[in-house]
Amino acid sequence: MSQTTRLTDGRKSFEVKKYTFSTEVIPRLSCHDPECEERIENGLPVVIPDANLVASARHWNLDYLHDNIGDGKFMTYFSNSKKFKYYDDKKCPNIKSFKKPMEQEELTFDEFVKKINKGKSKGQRLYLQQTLNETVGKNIVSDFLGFNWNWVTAQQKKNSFGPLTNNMLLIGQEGNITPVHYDEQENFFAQVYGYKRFILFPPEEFPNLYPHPTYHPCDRQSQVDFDEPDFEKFPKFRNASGFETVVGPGDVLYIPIYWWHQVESIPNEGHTISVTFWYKGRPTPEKVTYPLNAHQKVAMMRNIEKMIAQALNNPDEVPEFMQNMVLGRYT
Ligand SMILES: O=C(O)C(=O)C[C@H](CCCc1ccccc1)C(=O)O
Ligand SMILES: [Zn+2]
Repeated sequence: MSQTTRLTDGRKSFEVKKYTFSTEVIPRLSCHDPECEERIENGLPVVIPDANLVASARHWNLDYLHDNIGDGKFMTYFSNSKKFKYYDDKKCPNIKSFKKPMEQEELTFDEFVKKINKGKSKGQRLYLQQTLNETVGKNIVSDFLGFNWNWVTAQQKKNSFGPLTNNMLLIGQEGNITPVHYDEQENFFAQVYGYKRFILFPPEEFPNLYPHPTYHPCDRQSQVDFDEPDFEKFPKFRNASGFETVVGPGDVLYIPIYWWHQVESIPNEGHTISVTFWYKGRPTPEKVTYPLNAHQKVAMMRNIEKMIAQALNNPDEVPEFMQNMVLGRYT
């Protein structure tokens, strides 16, 4: 294994791969600690070990879910590498040369569990990622209703988050990696079973992480491969500097909107089960205050890119147009 570094979830410590960038540890604060509230209010990440957000799912494991989740279908991604780089199917026509980084298929939970065991032999990795819906069995419904909705809804209200959009069930194999990307939603990420490493970067790091264009299937994902960074193509990646932590069973990680994150199911620590609580962002304030903050600038860049792609009515013309507009002129 290449150079490693040690990380702890507050209870256990883990040997994880060391990347080229520096990181600081994300604070781990009780939900009763005023500083915890302050960080959420200020859009700063924090690990909360005692929110009991998914305590009613403390007994979830593959067997219990297999026996209780019902015969609904679950979107499952297949990858021949450890990386599960998300892509938007609807944007594939925009980039003719785009090769899908993974396959997807809807499986029953029984098929998923059977493939996990078989997959190991064929070297293929699986990642179940499915919004929890009404097709799940009654025991899972009661576990879901037992989530600490009082706490998370109070957070939603006091921080003026928008509506809850969905709760996604995530079941990954040890070593699976979701490469670094940002989402346009606030997220209380609840770890149910197993251990996940999170590497986060604030929206200010946009220039160092070189996201794909907005019309690209991998919109919101970085073009930089953390395992083999191309410093010629992405020179500012040398300046990247982030935050990291490990979340274990019962931990909640607040991932602020527009914050970049890479997620790794820690190798050799078994499969992982997580539930996301995604909320739309705060409403845009009527009175804009200056200077604009980093995520407002990201939102602006996205809107401008979308407008230019739409106005040219041809994604292939956008790179040259953007280069002609900027290169050598805004140095
Ligand atoms: O909770 C989050 O935001 C994560 O990124 C968690 C991540 C899986 C998310 C899959 C995904 C990636 C991009 C768009 C929609 C869905 C993991 O835990 O591996
Ligand atoms: Zn995400």
